[in-house]
Amino acid sequence: MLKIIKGSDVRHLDSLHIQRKGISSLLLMENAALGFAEWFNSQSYLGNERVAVFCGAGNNGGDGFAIARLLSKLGWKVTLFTCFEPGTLLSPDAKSNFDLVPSAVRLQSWKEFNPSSFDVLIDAYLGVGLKGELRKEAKDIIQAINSFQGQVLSVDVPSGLPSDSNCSWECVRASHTLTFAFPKLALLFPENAQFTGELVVIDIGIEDSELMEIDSDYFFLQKKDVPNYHRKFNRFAHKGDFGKILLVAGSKGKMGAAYLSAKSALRTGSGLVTCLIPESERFIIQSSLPETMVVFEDQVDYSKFDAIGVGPGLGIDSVEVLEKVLDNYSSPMVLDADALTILSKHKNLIKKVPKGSILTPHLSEFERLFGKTDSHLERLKIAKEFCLHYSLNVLIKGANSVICLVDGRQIFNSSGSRFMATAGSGDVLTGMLTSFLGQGYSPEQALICGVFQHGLAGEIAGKEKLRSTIASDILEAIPETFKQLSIS
Ligand SMILES: NC(=O)C1=CN([C@@H]2O[C@H](COP(=O)(O)OP(=O)(O)OC[C@H]3O[C@@H](n4cnc5c(N)ncnc54)[C@H](OP(=O)(O)O)[C@@H]3O)[C@@H](O)[C@H]2O)[C@@H](O)CC1
Ligand SMILES: Nc1ncnc2c1ncn2[C@@H]1O[C@H](COP(=O)(O)OP(=O)(O)O)[C@@H](O)[C@H]1O
Ligand SMILES: [K+]
Repeated sequence: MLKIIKGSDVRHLDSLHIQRKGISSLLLMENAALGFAEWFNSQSYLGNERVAVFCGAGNNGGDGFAIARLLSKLGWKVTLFTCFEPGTLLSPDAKSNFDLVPSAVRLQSWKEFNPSSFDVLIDAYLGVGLKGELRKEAKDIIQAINSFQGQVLSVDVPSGLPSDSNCSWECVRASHTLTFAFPKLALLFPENAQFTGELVVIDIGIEDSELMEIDSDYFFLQKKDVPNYHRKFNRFAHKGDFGKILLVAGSKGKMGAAYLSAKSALRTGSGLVTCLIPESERFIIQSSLPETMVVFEDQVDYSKFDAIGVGPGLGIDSVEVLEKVLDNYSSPMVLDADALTILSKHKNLIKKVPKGSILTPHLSEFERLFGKTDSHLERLKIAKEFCLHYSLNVLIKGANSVICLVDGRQIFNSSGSRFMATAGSGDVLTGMLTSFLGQGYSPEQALICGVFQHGLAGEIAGKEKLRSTIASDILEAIPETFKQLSIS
């Protein structure tokens, strides 16, 4: 899994890599530029498009000089805009690449930029080397870049954005950010989505093991990581091996939530799924989902289940229902939706939640539980303290959901799409997480597999249905996620 390190540690990472692989820093810059140019070429830009490349005096600018050279060689009409005064000392690698810029590339000062003369803009002005507050001339340059109406592709980070924190000033508003080796932390904050645009991670040959040598509690989960977290079942496996789970979900008028989470659990591979629902509502589940069983509050033996998920559609008045589950079950469980709202109103119940359990708040539920927050960085800090203190896992849901583990590690998910912002998609996730717990996955394994595959199912459904995607489409895409990951 990729580690997300601080921007200020990138130099250290470079030198580690350079020592290990025996390559020069200039070659690393060339790899970065090649990765960018390859991605650029794979997009459906027209061959005659006019490309503006804004370059600073540091290594981010160095990437820009190399990109200008590569794109010019590939036949694009490139104009390079220097964002520094004549005579400025360039970083050594930037200087080497500046000297290699071919004569086919026009050179101009950023002050001569005319937005209407270009079709695409590449922003290689400032990268992770930004220090302190943005200076006046930088603000003017960023304003000039933002006056451009076409696509803006930022190199490594949108210029002006600090790599690991928020800022109070205007940054480049990119349509895409192509970041090198690992996503910089600030690119994953919802408040910076307006600057980052779509995020693409470019592999420049730095290995996960090299990143691991640098201290950080943040990680980035990608598709290639997931299969290793899955349990393998042999050919003698029987339905008992796939777990018996209980979903405490649904109430009058909200039985759809129980249906969605139960069906998702079945699609995720649970052997036996039981729903604890109000007796009056039993016909809905029994006729719509014959594969599940139902039980009612006075007859349930909690201890016979391998995992329990509580909350979807439960109703925020079901305090006693939740309390009973907490009093009668001691293994890790999943708490979502109304169960979280109840916990936020009855904080005394938190200490009864079994250690290792998973709480899955979206941003409003997070604030209900922990109070108002001003930034994602603040949320991460609060979640970390909570996880360490109570030995609980928290999933902060949204784009790039963050898996906050009991030991303080925080893993950003890379799968998902905005088409998942639809009623019931969280219920699908609860079903998936509970299912994996029931199949004997540890909470960490369940979170990694469940959160990634839920996002992947959303991507698959969204590709077909775009904004018409509904939660049922996401759950029906679960089988395809197993197929794509080669998990049988
Ligand atoms: N392993 C990797 O990931 C690889 C990373 N690589 C690339 O290196 C980049 C990092 O390069 P870097 O360290 O040279 O810094 P960079 O971002 O160009 O910034 C320095 C410039 O910013 C300026 N400046 C600073 N603060 C400012 C302020 N407040 N307001 C205004 N200006 C300010 C500063 O000016 P100065 O203060 O020196 O006058 C100087 O000109 C990284 O993002 C990636 O693109 C790849 O090439 C290879 C592999
Ligand atoms: N823009 C987005 N990009 C990626 N995933 C998203 C986005 N919006 C929502 N999701 C995902 O969809 C799910 C929504 O869950 P939740 O808000 O609990 O929905 P509901 O309460 O309607 O079931 C979460 O897993 C979340 O991560
Ligand atoms: K940049």
